[in-house]
Amino acid sequence: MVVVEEMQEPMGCGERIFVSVRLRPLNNKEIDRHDVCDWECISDNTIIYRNSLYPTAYTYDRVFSSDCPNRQVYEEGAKEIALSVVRGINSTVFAYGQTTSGKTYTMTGITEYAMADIYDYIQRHKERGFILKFSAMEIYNELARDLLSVDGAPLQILDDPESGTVVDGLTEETLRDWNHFKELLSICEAQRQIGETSLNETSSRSHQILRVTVESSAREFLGNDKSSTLVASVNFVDLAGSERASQTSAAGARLKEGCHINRGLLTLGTVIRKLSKGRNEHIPYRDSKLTRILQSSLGGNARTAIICTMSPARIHVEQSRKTLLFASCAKEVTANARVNLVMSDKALVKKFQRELARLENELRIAGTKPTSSIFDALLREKDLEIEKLKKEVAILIQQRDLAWSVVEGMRQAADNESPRYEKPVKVGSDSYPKLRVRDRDSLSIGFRSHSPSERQSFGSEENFLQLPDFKLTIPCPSASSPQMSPRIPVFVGGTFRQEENNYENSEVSCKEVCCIDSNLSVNRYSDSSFSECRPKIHQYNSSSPRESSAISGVIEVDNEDISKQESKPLHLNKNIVFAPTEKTYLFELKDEPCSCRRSRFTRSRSCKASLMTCSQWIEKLEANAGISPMQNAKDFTGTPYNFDRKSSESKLDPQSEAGELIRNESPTSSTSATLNELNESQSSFTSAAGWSVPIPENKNSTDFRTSTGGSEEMSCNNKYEDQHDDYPTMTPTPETYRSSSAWSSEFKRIQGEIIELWHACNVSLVHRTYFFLLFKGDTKDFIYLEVEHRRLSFLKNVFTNGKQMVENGRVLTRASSEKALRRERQMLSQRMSKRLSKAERDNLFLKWGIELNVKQRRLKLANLLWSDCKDTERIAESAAIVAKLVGFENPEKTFKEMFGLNFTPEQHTPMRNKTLKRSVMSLL
Ligand SMILES: Nc1ncnc2c1ncn2[C@@H]1O[C@H](COP(=O)(O)OP(=O)(O)OP(=O)(O)O)[C@@H](O)[C@H]1O
Repeated sequence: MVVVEEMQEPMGCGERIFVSVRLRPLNNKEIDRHDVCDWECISDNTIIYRNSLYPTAYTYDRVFSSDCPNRQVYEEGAKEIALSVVRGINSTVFAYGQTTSGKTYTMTGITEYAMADIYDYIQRHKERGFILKFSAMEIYNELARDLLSVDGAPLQILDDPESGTVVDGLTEETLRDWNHFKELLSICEAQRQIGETSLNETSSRSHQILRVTVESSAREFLGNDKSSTLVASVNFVDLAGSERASQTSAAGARLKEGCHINRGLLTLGTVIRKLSKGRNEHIPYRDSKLTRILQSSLGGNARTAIICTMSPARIHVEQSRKTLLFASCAKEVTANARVNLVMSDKALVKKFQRELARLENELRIAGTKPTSSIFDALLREKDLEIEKLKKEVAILIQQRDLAWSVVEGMRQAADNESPRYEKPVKVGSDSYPKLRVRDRDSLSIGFRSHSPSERQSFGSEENFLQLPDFKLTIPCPSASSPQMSPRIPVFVGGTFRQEENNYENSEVSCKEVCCIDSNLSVNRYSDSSFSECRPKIHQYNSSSPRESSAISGVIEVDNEDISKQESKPLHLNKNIVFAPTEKTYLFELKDEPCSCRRSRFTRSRSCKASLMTCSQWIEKLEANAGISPMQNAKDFTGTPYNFDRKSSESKLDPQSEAGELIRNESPTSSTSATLNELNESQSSFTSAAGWSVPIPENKNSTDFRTSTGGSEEMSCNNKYEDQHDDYPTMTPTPETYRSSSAWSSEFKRIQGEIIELWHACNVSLVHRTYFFLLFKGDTKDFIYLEVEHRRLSFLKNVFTNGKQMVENGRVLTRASSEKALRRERQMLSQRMSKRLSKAERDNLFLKWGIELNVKQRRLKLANLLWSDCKDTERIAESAAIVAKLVGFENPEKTFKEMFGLNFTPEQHTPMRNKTLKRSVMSLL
């Protein structure tokens, strides 16, 4: 147990020592000698000395006349102080005075009354548990002795940092009851050094200190770690006589005693005197054992009461005056009493831990707190940065608005110039697909057809689709369904309007369509038949291009509703344009034979291979370009089409699970028949961009994304080409070409010319990269290629004629474009060290024929990027490297409408924001 000074007792704060004076009556001897009393207690506080010309008055806290009994002295001069002990406050009551003045008489009475009151207090406070301990010592000849021990060995007085002065080895008896206390008092009386002097036959020759320690705890917490205990001691001190040795006719042993007694009392007087002055000077507590032991009672944390006893006899007047002088000094001494709270070890550890944490925190704050000047500088720097960013944002917004207006103008021009293109069929504002997240594992798209009255309100009846209500479910993998892996990527981009669930778009976008796990599907759809149609769903021609998105992947059609329509002829466009209030969705339902599965889906490799996220595609590009990983470069053409080709192959592979699925399932099932019927009834669709794009009627045809790739992919799709002979013959639009392979060749030709024009016009490498990665040969890309080609041709003409062009308020000349391109290459070279690891850089240097010990390797590599217009592999690698350097890693999520309207190289300032959208915006 450790004593902790917990709080200051309000009443003890700066409390002075309570000093009272007690005048004893004349004893028999004095009466016999006809001694007279020259002292008179004129009030409770004042005593006067009459036997002089000028009576002297002495005032104290309390003055007790000779007829005051011990009870009154105790009640009025010591009780309050003594009983502080039960509230956890140390206290001391001691008597000071010359021999025979009545010290022992007074202290005996006070001790007993105090102890009686303590016991009474305990009786009245049953809610607390009390323990009383008693110890007694005397200081005789400057040695401390245990009055409860018979061996008489001197005790060591030690200084304890927590408890103060400690008398080592002092016997401490736990008081059992009052009688036990009285017993112990008797022992002490018997043990105390008493000698006969001329003044007192039983003169106390030592300073006696009786100590009662009171420990108390609330009973409800007794034995609990959280308990705290009040612990305090009250000292009852009976000092030896303060007389001179000569007065007691001391000689021999008594003289020696008197010297030691006087030494202790002299030090006590000095200590009291110094304390009374209140100066911050050295207090000689250690000069005597008495003052050492009583240190806490003298100006320390204890409440103290001093009763100065005096003899009334005239012959003792000098000593009486000295006693009163001592009392006068003592009453000036102040003490700072505190409640002593003792905590259990665990509670104490917690307290110290809290304190330690607080101090550590203070240290940390002190260590990290910047000086005000540094702080201000940082603030200024941040303010400047904010201002700069605000300006950048304003510029970007301006450029974006300009780009929108240009795009809109081009759209309108395209519509006006191409009357053969049909507008998207509007189905109605409330018929757009209901996209919702069914649960954590799937997206669901529902569709409700219009009533005749609704259709009438939109115009011609034949423009409307005869589509039964249906819903599409896109299962998505989630952490809760690991069995859904392997992950099948899907192009889920942009922003979906969600009707019920307020999922963040980003969350939806992150979902990937995957192959359907049999168990999961059975659990979810056990009562339904399903058809795996593998449609591709595209949303485009959004009224707000920012909300454009595309979904592609394996989509389950819950054919329950469709089955209900079997009796009716269904006229479902292969491509259905929904025109909701905010968006238009185009659904391309693929014409593959729909294999009906009654209740189970199996994992399909074809599904796995059919789609590849753009990030994977970029990774593949990077792999081919030697960025990372470095393998599998040989079968990669630099475009994503080869992956689609794989998917096509896989879909037809009879060894694949999907092939097996197709073989095993009945082609005559109602679902399959219904969907085939739906698909065969359509021959063309209207794209959202206003371009009429024919759809092959062959059931096995794939969408353009998968059928208009590179040469390898073209050969893969040769088997379909003969069936596409119903394409209109037109130039230069993709419809001109009777087969996808023909359009693919034309696309390659136009792309090649654009690349050469980029080179000739010093077009930004970032612009080239974006364009190259975004426009890969889809028929819908034609307009962008056309615009790009025309603008580049115009620009080249401007440069060739030595003229200049003003774009976005900037003068663009050949020289300025060359300069800008040089800057851009420098920027890219600088980015190599940030965006590429050393291994990746070294790999690229070697691959591009740059020695590793050559200086300015990065700039050399940057200068080689997009420098060869003929080498398709180098072009693809250049695009991959630039994409990596500028953080353009997801071209499928970029909005093509926003692109390609400005290829001024200066626009490609380093991009702070990595988001694709901003990257593209910076190009505009
Ligand atoms: N107020 C009092 N009323 C009656 N008798 C008293 C009073 N004070 C002291 N006496 C008596 O005076 C005598 C001496 O008292 P006491 O022994 O207490 O003196 P003391 O100061 O302790 O002396 P010493 O220092 O020599 O021990 C005792 O017989 C005691 O009974």
